[in-house]
Amino acid sequence: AGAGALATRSTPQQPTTAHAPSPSDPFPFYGPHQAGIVTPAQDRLHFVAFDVTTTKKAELVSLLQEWTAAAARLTQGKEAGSFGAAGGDPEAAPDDTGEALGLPASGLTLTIGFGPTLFDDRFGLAAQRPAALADLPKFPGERLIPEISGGDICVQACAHDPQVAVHAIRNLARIGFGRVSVRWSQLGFGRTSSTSRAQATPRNLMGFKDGTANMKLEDTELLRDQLWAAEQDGSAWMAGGSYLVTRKIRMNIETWDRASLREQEDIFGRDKGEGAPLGKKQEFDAVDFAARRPDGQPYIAEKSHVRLAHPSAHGNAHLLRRGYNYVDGSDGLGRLDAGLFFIAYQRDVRKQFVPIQMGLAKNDLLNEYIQHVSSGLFACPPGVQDAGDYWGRSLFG
Ligand SMILES: C=CC1=C(C)c2cc3[nH]c(cc4nc(cc5[nH]c(cc1n2)c(C)c5CCC(=O)O)C(CCC(=O)O)=C4C)c(C)c3C=C
Ligand SMILES: [Fe+2]
Repeated sequence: AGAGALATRSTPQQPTTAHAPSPSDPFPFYGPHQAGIVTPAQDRLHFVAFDVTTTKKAELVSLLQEWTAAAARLTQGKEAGSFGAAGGDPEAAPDDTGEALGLPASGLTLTIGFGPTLFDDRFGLAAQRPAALADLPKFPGERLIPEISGGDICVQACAHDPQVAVHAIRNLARIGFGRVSVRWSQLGFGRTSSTSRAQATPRNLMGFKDGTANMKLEDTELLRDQLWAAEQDGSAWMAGGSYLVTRKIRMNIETWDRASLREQEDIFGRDKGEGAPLGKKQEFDAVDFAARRPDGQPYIAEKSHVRLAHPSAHGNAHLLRRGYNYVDGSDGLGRLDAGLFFIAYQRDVRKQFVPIQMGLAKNDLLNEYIQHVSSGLFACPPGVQDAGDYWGRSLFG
């Protein structure tokens, strides 16, 4: 059936030094870290959380192996299986669903993570649960919806084309039939962070530049200290991996849109046009929390978002933020169902997300305009080394 030849969606353009990176290009799948973490954030997201339905560890491992093989192909702009959407046995279901035929790799990355529930007594993994994958506490004010929270396994698909991201998740769900079921999934658009200094800072749905003070892929030492898990952290299988927190944060968009510009800027502590810290001129000017206005008040309010989230507020904790805007239509009451699908990677949630979010949940002026409605926590293992390796081998192998 012409396996292989038929199953190439379009000729993938290998990035070379001869041409500038294009949104069509593939990112390498193999490497010490999973792609999709420090990879310059793409424009689109399809994030999925699965429940594992098989009770057999061997079936789970073979699923991870099949997923890895499919992910290695999909991220390079190929079809999910070697026969493809139209090249296989006419009596069998195709091994690719077909909606990405003709589309390039579009910068697709697929990043897997394992939730705390995977380490219960089903698969004998309890002793392998990393201490850094500590259950999140209940934060003041959150109203989490269980049906769109948690999950045994997550896959984050990021791409420059939403059809490519959705196609990838759909095919992984198809391959997983009978072994996993989709618990929840979320589409996102308009990245709300930069993860490289080569990227311009995008804007969130509140209209503010978001990602200015983010950790960036160029911050090698900071990433080593604050992003990547290491062997000495206690779970050797996670060395080179990272811990992921997702929070779906609904915005009260209509109320926000009636707030004055001054109030909006005071809430964040940055100006809306340039994104500069209040009292400064340029986006990347250093924040000065001691600076005062002529009336004696601090330029950056005590309960502003950037003051409370700043590393100086909680023992120099940083996050690699990688979130997306979302609009899930409207809520039937004339309001947009919209907000931020917050994604953050870090080395230890106990030292990073938890203290930062606790400070925000208690005091952030932004809380009047937002509501946390879903939460996810996942251990994302190190990267896949080569075609003989698979997602999670260090845990299961
Ligand atoms: C627990 C972590 C955080 C949550 C949840 C969060 C929600 C959230 N943030 C914005 C918009 C902005 N955040 C900005 C900065 C910023 N936010 C966090 C953490 C969380 N935000 C951090 C660590 C930082 C950096 C602080 C610093 O070091 O200065 C900014 C300013 C621009 C920037 O630096 O990115 C904006 C704007 C929204 C809208 C939101 C929930 C809906
Ligand atoms: Fe923030």
